[in-house]
Amino acid sequence: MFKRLMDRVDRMMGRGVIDEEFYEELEEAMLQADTNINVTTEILGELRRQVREEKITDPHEMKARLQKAIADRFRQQGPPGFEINENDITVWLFVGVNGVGKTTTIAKCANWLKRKGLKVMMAAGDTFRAAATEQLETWAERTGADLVKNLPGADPGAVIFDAINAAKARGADIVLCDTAGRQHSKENLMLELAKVQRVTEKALGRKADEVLLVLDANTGQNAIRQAEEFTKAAGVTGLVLTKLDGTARGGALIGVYDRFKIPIKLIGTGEKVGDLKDFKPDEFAAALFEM
Ligand SMILES: Nc1nc2c(ncn2[C@@H]2O[C@H](COP(=O)(O)OP(=O)(O)OP(=O)(O)O)[C@@H](O)[C@H]2O)c(=O)[nH]1
Repeated sequence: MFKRLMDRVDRMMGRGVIDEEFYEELEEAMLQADTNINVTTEILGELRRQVREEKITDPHEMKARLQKAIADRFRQQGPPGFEINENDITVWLFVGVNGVGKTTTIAKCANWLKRKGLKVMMAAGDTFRAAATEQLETWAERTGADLVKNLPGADPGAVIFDAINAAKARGADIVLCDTAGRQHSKENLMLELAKVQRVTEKALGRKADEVLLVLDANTGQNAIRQAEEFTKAAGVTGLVLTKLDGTARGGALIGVYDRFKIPIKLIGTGEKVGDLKDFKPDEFAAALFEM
């Protein structure tokens, strides 16, 4: 996604000097990749400082420095990985706006957790979109997960409550809960999410172990608004970034992490069940430059 940006940097490097024009071009290219203005300014400030202090004159140096500066912004604080309980069921809720890839991500996670030897249960908490339960059912069959569902229009909290109890009864290790896609600007839908949280807590005796906000990498700056509203309503504990295959706008994701410091847990790189990767800042920054 920064490939075009890099093409410009390459052209600038051809001029052989690091001057104001070089920084201006870099700034413009980063903004075009949807990088937040504050983040862009800070990264350029960091590059300027390095150039000054280390007396760098060769523009070819700047490519690796830029990549490192971006990777550094993603360097996560706190322990990496997921909350998976040894002695109790684990519950993950998946939330996000419509069509970001929640259901697909649940399938990918189920596949990955099954391979780790865990018994996986899916909760079809998207009772709003008619095809969502069927879609999840197909994925449950394909990945060998159990599924708890209800009729369209049923209360999503009730489905998740039932799924947690069924998981206890059947000795499942983990419950992956789908929720309907909702616009972060619709207050009533966001309140419903808070209710889902409360019901989960009631069934489990504690909060969900992870509330994973799924963000489509193509969303651009709107991803920041989504993160803000979902964090407020649902206490998001981690991010999953989807559709990183073939996007030109992923720069916004730097801004989301920078602002909220919510750990990025996983990335989705395609539509297939195996297209899920752990988030690694260096690899992620490198990949941004290749897309
Ligand atoms: N290229 C690509 N497509 C993806 C990825 N993840 C999901 N998709 C596609 O995105 C579309 C929407 O995915 P869903 O999983 O149905 O999204 P959702 O968030 O559950 O949708 P709603 O229930 O409508 O909110 C599907 O066509 C998926 O195949 C990804 O990492 N890369």
